[in-house]
Amino acid sequence: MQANELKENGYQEFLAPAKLNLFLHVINKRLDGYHNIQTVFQLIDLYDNLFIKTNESGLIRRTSHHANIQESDDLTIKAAHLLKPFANKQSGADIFIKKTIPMGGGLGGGSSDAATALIALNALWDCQLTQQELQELALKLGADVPFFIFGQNAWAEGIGEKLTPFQTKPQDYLVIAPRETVSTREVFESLELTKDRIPLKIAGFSNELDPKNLVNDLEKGVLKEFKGIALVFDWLNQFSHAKMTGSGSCFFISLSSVDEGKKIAEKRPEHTLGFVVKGLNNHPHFNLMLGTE
Ligand SMILES: C[C@@](CO)(OP(=O)(O)O)[C@H](O)COP(=O)(O)OP(=O)(O)OC[C@H]1O[C@@H](n2ccc(N)nc2=O)[C@H](O)[C@@H]1O
Ligand SMILES: Nc1ncnc2c1ncn2[C@@H]1O[C@H](COP(=O)(O)OP(=O)(O)O)[C@@H](O)[C@H]1O
Repeated sequence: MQANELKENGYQEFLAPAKLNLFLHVINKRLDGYHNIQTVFQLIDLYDNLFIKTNESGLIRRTSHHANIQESDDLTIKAAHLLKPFANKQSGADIFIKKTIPMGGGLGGGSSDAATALIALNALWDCQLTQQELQELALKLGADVPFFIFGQNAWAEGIGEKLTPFQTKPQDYLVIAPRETVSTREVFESLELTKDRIPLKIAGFSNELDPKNLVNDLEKGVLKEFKGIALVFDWLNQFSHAKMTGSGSCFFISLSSVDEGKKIAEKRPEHTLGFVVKGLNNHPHFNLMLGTE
């Protein structure tokens, strides 16, 4: 179904933006198997679209079809079920997802879809959870989800849930998505940590936000393990300092202009996707989440 058709049928549209990790340091492994990290999350204007229509049936349904994600595994549907106990018993919703953000790319698409579902349904079902309460709920869905509820570019610690606002400079990026994707869990599992990394201090860090000085500790392992992905990295790296986002497999470079990005994207390797994007300051539904929209 097209957007107008969905809207004519009573659906409301919400946006789920992607993110980049401008750098990512893995500090150490925790006893629960997760890793403490330090990262800067940057929101970008690449979106999935969520269309939501509430009803009084008490049922939560996904009305779009996605061959590679079962309805019950969809983070958006899981988010709705997690919020349901805070709504009236008869509160239900039909959710149609238009995916644009490549899956398993380190762009946080699934996490962002889940966060947008929480933000939207909190308002539509009148659950009245605060931002802090939504962030706590979001963490049950994944380490990345609280950031999208936080809704501002952030310095993140812990497993990514300890968030401090972090001002980044306005910047355009070219994001390249290889056809091959990687599993976040497998990338972390294959990490060979010999000793703990010394944590950075947020104070004074912004001066170092030069791509040349920034690393993603997960990048080396992915490039070593996946030759096809490494070829895409090498291609992008010839234009500027290419960096992997999250656990991959997408890479990005900073651009000096949108035109430059478009020209490079036109030459991209076969079977890859290219997106020229802008950094955002805030989540598009930041005000809705704060209850002021
Ligand atoms: C690596 C990051 C960086 O932004 O991004 P993505 O590449 O996934 O977007 C995130 O921390 C990912 O967040 P998210 O995708 O929500 O991960 P989760 O579903 O919670 O975790 C999947 C698996 O990755 C591992 N994991 C994840 C996060 C973390 N800090 N340490 C880990 O060891 C765990 O094995 C976990 O079972
Ligand atoms: N709505 C959704 N969109 C994307 N992926 C989802 C969704 N629901 C569940 N998933 C699962 O989450 C995994 C990670 O997705 P995603 O967040 O897009 O990538 P990443 O964590 O690498 O940034 C996917 O491979 C998929 O199995």
